[in-house]
Amino acid sequence: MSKNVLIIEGDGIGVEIIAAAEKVLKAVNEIDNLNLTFDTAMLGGRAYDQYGKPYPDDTQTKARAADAILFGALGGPQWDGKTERHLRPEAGLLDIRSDLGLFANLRPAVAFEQLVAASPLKPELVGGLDIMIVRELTGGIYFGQPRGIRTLENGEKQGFNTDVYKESEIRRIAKVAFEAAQKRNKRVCSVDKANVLEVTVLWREVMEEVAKGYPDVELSHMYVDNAAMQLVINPKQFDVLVTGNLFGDILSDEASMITGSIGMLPSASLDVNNKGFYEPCHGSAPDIAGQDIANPLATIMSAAMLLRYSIGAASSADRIQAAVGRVLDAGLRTKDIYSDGMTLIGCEAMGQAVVDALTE
Ligand SMILES: NC(=O)c1ccc[n+]([C@@H]2O[C@H](COP(=O)([O-])OP(=O)(O)OC[C@H]3O[C@@H](n4cnc5c(N)ncnc54)[C@H](O)[C@@H]3O)[C@@H](O)[C@H]2O)c1
Ligand SMILES: CC(C)[C@H](C(=O)O)[C@@H](O)C(=O)O
Ligand SMILES: [Mg+2]
Repeated sequence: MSKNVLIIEGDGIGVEIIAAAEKVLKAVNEIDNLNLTFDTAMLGGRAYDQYGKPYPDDTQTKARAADAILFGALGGPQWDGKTERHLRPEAGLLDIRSDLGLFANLRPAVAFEQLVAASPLKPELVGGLDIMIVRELTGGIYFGQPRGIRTLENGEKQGFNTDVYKESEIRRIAKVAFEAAQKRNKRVCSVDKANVLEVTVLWREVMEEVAKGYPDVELSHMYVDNAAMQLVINPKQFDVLVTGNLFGDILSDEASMITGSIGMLPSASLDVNNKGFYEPCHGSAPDIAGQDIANPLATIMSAAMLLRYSIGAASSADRIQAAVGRVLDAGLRTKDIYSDGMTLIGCEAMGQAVVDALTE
């Protein structure tokens, strides 16, 4: 039976990086006879301009029906502050994550040996780095109620959000982390702020409880401020790092730079049945949009994750990963990962180079 992939560009560089990744995915579909069918939809700022909301009904219908979704990025200064909060491009992304129940966000930070020189950290700290960040994606302070901006009795305004996690939400993300660790180096580090925030006191308790079901996996805990520092001084100490929505957002951007560029970090957001939404961890990069200089590799590797997790085509995913490796071996680099002696190419050429390397 054929499986359907919904492709969504979004805004800014989303258009360019999706064009490159779509080419790669369609080429692999042909080469490996995957029998995938494709459709397109809109999400974010341009979707708002066209349909009056960032997660249009048409997109919702298609997204619910699809087996997997490949997404670029959204947002941009033209929509900042001009629309109500729930109509901003970013709200579209939060809505689709929540609507599809995409609670498990996997963000692998893997350093390619060829790019060790592009990292701001010393090569010995980066070489061989392979961390899996497991970020809870549909709860926490991103979605907690009440939230808003209110006016106090003295006329002063006050902004407020609520950080909430139920035991069941913590338990299911914990299981994802422990199961990921079982297939890796069998270590989970849970990141919280249990010295200050009650919501993470419960987080820690539930992590301990779930750990009992995985005696082969070692659980440790770390406060988020320390984790931010440890990622810089000794990133290779981590195997699987599990954390809540906000801390995961921040730590994954930090981890991406350790690998050389935010343009190298893919992600998978999964529901309970492994239906998935696949996107790079970075944003729409308005500062470089339309210039054909964005790095499409995070999106291309997100397409590989799509094949692995939602289509069950692990060897096709490996084919894409190997092609990315060969392109880097050949010295081809977009601007963000460029170093002396390498060949500078644009986004489109990088996509084509990966396509060409698929069958080498
Ligand atoms: N998942 C998403 O769609 C997503 C994620 C983060 C931010 N955003 C949105 O994107 C917009 C811009 O946000 P920002 O500037 O804080 O973050 P950003 O990730 O878009 O950009 C941060 C920096 O990284 C660079 N960068 C990002 N991706 C790159 C790539 N593939 N190749 C080369 N360089 C790249 C950008 O040029 C910029 O200098 C905002 O509207 C924000 O809300 C969207
Ligand atoms: C754009 C924004 C809503 C989003 C988030 O905060 O989750 C982004 O930063 C991400 O990491 O995917
Ligand atoms: Mg982010």
